[in-house]
Amino acid sequence: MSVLIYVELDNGSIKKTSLEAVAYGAKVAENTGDKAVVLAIGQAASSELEIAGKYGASKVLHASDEKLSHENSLAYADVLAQAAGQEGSKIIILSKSGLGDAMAARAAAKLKAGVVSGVTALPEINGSFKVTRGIFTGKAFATTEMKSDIKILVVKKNVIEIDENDVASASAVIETFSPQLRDADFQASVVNVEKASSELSLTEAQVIVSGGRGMKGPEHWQPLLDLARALGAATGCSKPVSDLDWRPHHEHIGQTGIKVAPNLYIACGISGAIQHLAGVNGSKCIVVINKDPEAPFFKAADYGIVGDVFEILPKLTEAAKNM
Ligand SMILES: Cc1cc2nc3c(=O)[nH]c(=O)nc-3n(C[C@H](O)[C@H](O)[C@H](O)COP(=O)(O)OP(=O)(O)OC[C@H]3O[C@@H](n4cnc5c(N)ncnc54)[C@H](O)[C@@H]3O)c2cc1C
Repeated sequence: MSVLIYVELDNGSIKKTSLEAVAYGAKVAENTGDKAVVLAIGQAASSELEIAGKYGASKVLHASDEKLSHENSLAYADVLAQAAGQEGSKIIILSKSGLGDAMAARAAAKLKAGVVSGVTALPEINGSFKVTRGIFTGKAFATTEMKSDIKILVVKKNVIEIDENDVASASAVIETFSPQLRDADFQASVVNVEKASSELSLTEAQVIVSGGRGMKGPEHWQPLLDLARALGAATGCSKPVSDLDWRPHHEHIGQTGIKVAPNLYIACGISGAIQHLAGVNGSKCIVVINKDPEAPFFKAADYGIVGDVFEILPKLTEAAKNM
């Protein structure tokens, strides 16, 4: 039997969050004595898919039918269910995203499986099968016992530590997977995708530099952009900043915006309201720059700098350039 892991592709490469899901699935497979098998849907070169082997997968099933080129949660869930059937998979892993959640729910209905989303740790498997997930936008955890025969876990980012130096040199075997495609799944389908920007994607970024109302206005954003460029970081912002059109809406982070989980989140002139924190509490390290020592964000920070962003940012940029 195998633990089946679905990986999302971005321009033919496996997304970083999905590689984490592969590493997570491989650990689960190690604990259950199964193989870790990956499912990739869409166009990708074999050399890109083989990388899954470094993260513990022994095989990649590749469904590359032209009709599957654009994301389609109905068809993808169908393909996932068929792959699980072929592999006899009792545990299915996806990484948390809009697509991951949509596929998990649909595949669960098809397979009569139990599904838990927002998983934050490896499952406890000893007689029973228990998973921990974040609830109340990550402010608390719940432990859920899964009793269904087939279990689907949707795993949050940064749940598993991947040290790029530690990844094995193994590569996975690629197998073509040709599922039955149902016309009903393609009654509404994406024909073209235009990205909102060519910049780094916030959900995939390792480093994010983010600004709030403390940045004073769009004309003062350059010091933040300079630091982002020096660090190879994506840029984000608080809700009022995008509401005021200081920055584009796709940069809005928080409960009502994008939820991010970079290795490093640098908050510049953001107060740290609970709705903003809900979008960043998966970050590994949070650095806060704020002139008010009482700003709530400092309570959630790993490192805090009390000071004026316009004095601190150029210094950080200079230091980053000299790294
Ligand atoms: C239903 C609901 C949903 C929401 N969803 C979101 C969401 O998804 N994301 C989100 O961000 N917000 C959200 N909000 C808004 C949220 O409550 C806060 O109002 C918002 O996050 C505050 O944004 P801010 O920190 O940029 O601005 P402010 O609260 O105005 O804070 C600005 C900060 O900058 C500091 N500052 C000022 N000048 C400087 C300087 N020169 N140097 C250093 N620091 C300086 C100040 O001390 C202050 O802490 C939501 C609110 C509601 C009611």
